[in-house]
Amino acid sequence: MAMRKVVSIVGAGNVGEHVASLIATKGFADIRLFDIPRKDGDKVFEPVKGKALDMKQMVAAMDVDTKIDGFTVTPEGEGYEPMVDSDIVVITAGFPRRPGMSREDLLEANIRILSTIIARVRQYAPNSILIIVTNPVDIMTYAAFKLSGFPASRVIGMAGVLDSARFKTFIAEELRVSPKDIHAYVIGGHGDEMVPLISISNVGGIPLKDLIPKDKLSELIERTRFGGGEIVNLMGTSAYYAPAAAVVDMVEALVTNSRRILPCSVYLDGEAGEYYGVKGFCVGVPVKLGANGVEEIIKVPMLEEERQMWNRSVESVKRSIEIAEVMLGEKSTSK
Ligand SMILES: NC(=O)C1=CN([C@@H]2O[C@H](COP(=O)(O)OP(=O)(O)OC[C@H]3O[C@@H](n4cnc5c(N)ncnc54)[C@H](O)[C@@H]3O)[C@@H](O)[C@H]2O)C=CC1
Ligand SMILES: O=C([O-])CC(=O)C(=O)O
Repeated sequence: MAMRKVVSIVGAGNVGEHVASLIATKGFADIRLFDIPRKDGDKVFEPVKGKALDMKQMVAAMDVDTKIDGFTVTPEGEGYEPMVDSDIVVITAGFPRRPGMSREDLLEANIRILSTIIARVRQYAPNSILIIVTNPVDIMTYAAFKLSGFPASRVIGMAGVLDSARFKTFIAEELRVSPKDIHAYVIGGHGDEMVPLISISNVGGIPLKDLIPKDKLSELIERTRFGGGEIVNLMGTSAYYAPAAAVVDMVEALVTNSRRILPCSVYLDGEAGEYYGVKGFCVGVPVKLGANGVEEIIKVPMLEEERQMWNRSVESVKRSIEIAEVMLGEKSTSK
């Protein structure tokens, strides 16, 4: 009998706890949550244990059989033993941005947190598939790929599913149709230069460009590109309902071996890298997700203007990768 898959989630903050809660209610895998303690004066709280217990009672109330456990870890990397043999590890640990910040502003603080966690993943779940959420996500995915030594097919960044969902939301509102009937892909880096692929986006099979006038479409693209920032400005911290749902889409595709085509940030090199003009770093492209992770990188056709947008997006990711390289170099020389 096949064992139930185990999904470990490191970082049970806004995104992590919603990923856990969605998987728990869907019931397709068991969950182990990891987070650090919270100090309040002399008192030390263990929110991760409380959240897991609360979710356990939630699934009991819903008659769903999902096993959920929470574990307190230290920032230095102690307490990760229960991660052992996890099939998938989702990393959402780290700082979210506040109004006025860019995702790149989080790089230095979050790469430190990530490197400790990756060392533990290597130790306890060396055969797992990693899903990276922590921002700046393309750079963190690249860092996770480098630090883990995992094959590129097992290190996947979440962004494109979220960005595409945002684009679909705005199109659905504009055309007053169900988002279910919209196919819209957003690829490139998870930043202001991301690339909505208008030429292959459609609503009920009808090309998007035939349904929405150019000016309006440009407005929707702009709103998608700054979709994360719009929410940061409203909430004072970043989004989590849609990001969590996007992660769960990816996890479900892996667990059920569904071979869905989803835009994800992956390491590009070789033939696919040549097609996309990327040599040795991570950017969002459509991929086929199955039981073994990334089973295929899809070479999506682009119009000339989309290719130009793509090149700009890639350049901006590349600049941050160069900064991260220095930090990663420092990490390996200070080991
Ligand atoms: N890729 C994407 O599209 C998205 C990325 N994000 C990113 O995800 C990350 C998490 O966002 P939120 O959940 O909103 O933040 P949050 O602050 O609510 O949660 C982060 C959690 O990480 C934990 N943490 C911090 N250091 C840790 C360590 N050393 N070990 C284990 N846990 C640790 C914190 O205690 C906290 O519970 C941020 O970097 C954010 O920018 C958020 C939304 C979308
Ligand atoms: O905006 C942020 O910082 C979080 C994120 O990546 C998003 O919601 O797109």
